[in-house]
Amino acid sequence: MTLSSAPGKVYLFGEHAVVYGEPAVPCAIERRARVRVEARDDDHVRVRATDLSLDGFTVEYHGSTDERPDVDVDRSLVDAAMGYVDAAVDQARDAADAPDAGFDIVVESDIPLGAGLGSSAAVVVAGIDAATRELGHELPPEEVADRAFRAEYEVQDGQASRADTFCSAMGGAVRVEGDDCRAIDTPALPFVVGFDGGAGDTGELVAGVRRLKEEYDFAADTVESIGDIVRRGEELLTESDPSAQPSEELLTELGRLMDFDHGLLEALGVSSRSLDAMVWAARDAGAYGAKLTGAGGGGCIVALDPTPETRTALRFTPGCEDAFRAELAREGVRAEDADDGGGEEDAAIDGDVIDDGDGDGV
Ligand SMILES: Nc1ncnc2c1ncn2[C@@H]1O[C@H](COP(=O)(O)OP(=O)(O)OP(=O)(O)O)[C@@H](O)[C@H]1O
Ligand SMILES: C[C@@](O)(CCO)CC(=O)[O-]
Ligand SMILES: [Mg+2]
Repeated sequence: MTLSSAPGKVYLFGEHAVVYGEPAVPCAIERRARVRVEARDDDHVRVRATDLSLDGFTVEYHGSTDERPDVDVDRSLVDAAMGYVDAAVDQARDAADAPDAGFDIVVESDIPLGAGLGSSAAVVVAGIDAATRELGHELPPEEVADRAFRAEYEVQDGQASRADTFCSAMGGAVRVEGDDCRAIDTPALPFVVGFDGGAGDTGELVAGVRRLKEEYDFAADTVESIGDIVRRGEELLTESDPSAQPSEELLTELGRLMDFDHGLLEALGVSSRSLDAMVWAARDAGAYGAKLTGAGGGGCIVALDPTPETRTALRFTPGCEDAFRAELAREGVRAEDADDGGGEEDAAIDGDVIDDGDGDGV
């Protein structure tokens, strides 16, 4: 049995524009998805996703997910999650040259779903890492990142950049521009996250920006301006000392760029009333800057504030369900001790399997 974990992320800046080749700087945060994998002696795949909905779900299928089992929970939620897990399984089978490998899989995560913190990338990255290790193959994190990107790209119908998956696999702060992905050294930035309890659909939101960009030159210019913000931000980060506390000037200037970025994302139609309310609450509380993070539509904002003020203000903001400090996760995907809590998970795996009873698992 193998267990891997991978972190979620916030975007310092550059989401959406990164899909069209502009640079972006996501930063991994200490909120992780954990995927536990055990090889089976047949080619079935059984998935238990404990955090997908309040009750989680368990399904079993055979070979591929072309035929769907009948499961009594929100169907689109299950289909989407099966899509990510299935794509990760396919990548692991391909990497290990084991097309018929079967697995029992348990997914657990502290990353809220669809909220801009990269839960999909973390699940896919941890899933590929755990499943390949279970098949006796150790992939370098760069290859896990590349395969996880291919998985997300497929599931999101081509609406994905390499940013989330590279950041989750490598950890720390990264810079992604098209296929050019690299780690960057930054000081530990004082991120505060506000979460409205909601979610946005990444694929749909990206498609919406694409339509605007195709229809209006000024929307295309807006996307380019986001790229300019990132280039400016990168200069500041490169000039700063990564081992020192971030200076007042650095935080002030990064915050200003984050505010600008949020305004442009808002113009591209990917913010929401509750995201805007949290952004303003953070600014009013004295944060250096605040913006939505990830695909938007609902979910999370990220603010820069070393004091407790922003977090406290967010907690009293109508529409904000949770607010927390997000530490930079220096480590990306990593192997965890598979025995850690294994007894409980084994019991879960042996629990309520959903099968249609015709013996082929679908
Ligand atoms: N713990 C989990 N268990 C099973 N599936 C999950 C889990 N976490 C995420 N997923 C899958 O990922 C989907 C969310 O991905 P999506 O890309 O829309 O949002 P995100 O990655 O959280 O945010 P963003 O891409 O904006 O950073 C979920 O609907 C589900 O299909
Ligand atoms: C909106 C987007 O830029 C970030 C989602 O976290 C999409 C992507 O880069 O894949
Ligand atoms: Mg995602």
